[in-house]
Amino acid sequence: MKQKFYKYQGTGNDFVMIDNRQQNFDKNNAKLVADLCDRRFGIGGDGLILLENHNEYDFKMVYYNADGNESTMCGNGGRCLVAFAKQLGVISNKAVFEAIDGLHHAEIDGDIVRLQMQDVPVIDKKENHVFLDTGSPHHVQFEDAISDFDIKTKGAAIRYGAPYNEEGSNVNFVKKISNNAFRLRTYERGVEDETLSCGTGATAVAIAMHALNETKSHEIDLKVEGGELKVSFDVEDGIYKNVWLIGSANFVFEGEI
Ligand SMILES: N[C@@H](CCC[C@H](N)C(=O)O)C(=O)O
Repeated sequence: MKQKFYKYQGTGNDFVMIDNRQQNFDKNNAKLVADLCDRRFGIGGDGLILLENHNEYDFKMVYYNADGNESTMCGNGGRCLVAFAKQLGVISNKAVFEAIDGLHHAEIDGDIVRLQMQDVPVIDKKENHVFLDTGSPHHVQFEDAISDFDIKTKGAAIRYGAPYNEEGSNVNFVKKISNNAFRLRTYERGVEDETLSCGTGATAVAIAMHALNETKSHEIDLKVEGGELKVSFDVEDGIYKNVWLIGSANFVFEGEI
């Protein structure tokens, strides 16, 4: 049977989207997912996302990395899925959906999607980096020579090294641009390379920069390789709440396989 697919990107983080409300996608076939995400032999994408029915909320998100394995939350993927749900007529301008890390509220206005992320209660400040979980695990460290830095090699060494080892972490290299703006480049676990943007990574950097007193702002601009994201939050007793990831999410093309 033919399978319809849609391609979306959010600040250059790109995804194959499949409407799986009829449950006709072969969900446990990691090779199929990896083949579809392959940039030379497949459609190409940093990940693949299924939109599924939910009996209480607007829809359910199932996320796979480009390596074919189901993974933890994808912030840009969540934003793209909201745009996809709107294209399918599943929602109008607001959504509540369930992902692997819990419920997410979202709003869409033109191509701008605002996605509420989970609260972040724990920020682990180490000597030369910060580790936190924003739905996915993130290592955040400063890198002044960010333009010339070998993200793939250096990111992989951290991702596979102690204390992360096989389970791994996404790795973000950050440079301060101003009091409320930071540039970041991200090595993504499961893609095993740099991606042009990572939404949970941008969220992690914004929160880490605030926790390190690098900014006092609660609304932070993040320059990523594929564009710009914004992250806003409140802080109560050291817990980051009401966290929103904001940026563009765009349809690219559709087809049948
Ligand atoms: N691109 C994502 C992060 C996707 C998950 C990540 N690769 C992992 O396995 O932890 C984002 O936009 O958040």
